[in-house]
Amino acid sequence: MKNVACALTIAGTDPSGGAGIHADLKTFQELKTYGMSVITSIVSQNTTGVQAVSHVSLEMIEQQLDSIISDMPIHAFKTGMIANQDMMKLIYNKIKHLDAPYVMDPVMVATSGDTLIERDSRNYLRKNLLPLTTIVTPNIPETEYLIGEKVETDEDMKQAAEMLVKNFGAKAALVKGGHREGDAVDFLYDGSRIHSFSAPRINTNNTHGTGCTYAAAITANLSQGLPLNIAVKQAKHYVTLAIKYSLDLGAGSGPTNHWAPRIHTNNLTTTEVE
Ligand SMILES: Nc1ncnc2c1ncn2[C@@H]1O[C@H](COP(=O)(O)OP(=O)(O)O)[C@@H](O)[C@H]1O
Ligand SMILES: Cc1ncc(COP(=O)(O)O)c(N)n1
Repeated sequence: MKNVACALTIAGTDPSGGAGIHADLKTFQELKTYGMSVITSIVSQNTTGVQAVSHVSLEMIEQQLDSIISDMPIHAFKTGMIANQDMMKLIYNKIKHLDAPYVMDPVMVATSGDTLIERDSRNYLRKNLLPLTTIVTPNIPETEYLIGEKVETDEDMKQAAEMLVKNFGAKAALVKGGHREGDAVDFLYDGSRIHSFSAPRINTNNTHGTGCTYAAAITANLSQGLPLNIAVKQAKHYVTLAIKYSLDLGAGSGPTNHWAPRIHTNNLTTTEVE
C-alpha cells in the first residue's frame, strides 16, 4: 500500500511557467500527487514563442534518471519534449524497465509554432517509444504525423486513435480536438472501445501549455491508481477549468490557471459521450 502517489515527468522547461516541466509539476501538485522531474532541455520561452534552447548533456539526463529511479517510487510517468534521437534512445533504455503507467505527450511543435524536436527523431519516437506507452496524447498535427494521414473529422480522429493502438503499438490513444472548431472533443481508444470527452469551446487565446497540463493530469490520476477512462475524464475536467479561468499574462498566448479547479470546481460541464 503506497502512502503517497508519486509521478515523474521527463521534459523540457518553460521559464514563463505555463508549459513543459513547470506545467507538469504544478498539475501534479494540484492533483495531490508528489511530483518529480528530469529535465531534457532548457527552453528560453514565454507566451510569444521560443527564444533559445540549450540541451542538457546525455550524461546529465542519464544521471538525473538514475538518481530518481535508484531511490524514489514512481507510480506513473510522462514524457514531453525529447529533442533528439540520442536523448530518446537513452530515455528508452531507462524507462523500458519501469513498471508503471507511461503517458506520452508526443510534443513536436509549441502552441507558438516553434519546433521542439528534430524532424529526424520523430521516426524513432514512433517506432520505439510509442509501443511502450500506456496512453499517447497527440493533438491533431501530431496525430497526422504519427499515422501519416490527414485528420479532419470526428470519424478521422476515432480511426486515428484506433490506428495508434492497432498499428503502432500504444496501449491506448487520446486524440485531442483542441485545434478544431466547435466543441473541444477528444477521442480515447482504450484497446477495446472509443470514449469521447467533450467540453464547450472557451473563447480564449490563453492556451499555452494545455497539452502538457492535460497529459500531466492524466499521469497524476494514473499514479493514484484510477482506471484509464476515469483518469482521462477527470483530467479533461481539470484542463477545461484551467483553460476557462486561464491567466491573461504576457503579450502572446497566456498560460492556463493550474489552481482554477480549487476555486471553480462545480462551475463547468464536461461530458463523456458513450
Ligand atoms: N479553446 C478551448 N476550449 C476548451 N478546450 C480546449 C480549448 N483548446 C484546447 N482545448 C482542450 O485542451 C486540451 C489540449 O488540447 P490541444 O490544444 O489539442 O493540445 P496541445 O496543447 O497539445 O496542442 C484538449 O482537451 C482540448 O480539447
Ligand atoms: C518545454 C515545452 N514542452 C512542451 C511545450 C508545448 O506546449 P503546449 O502544451 O502549449 O503544446 C512547450 N511549449 N514547451
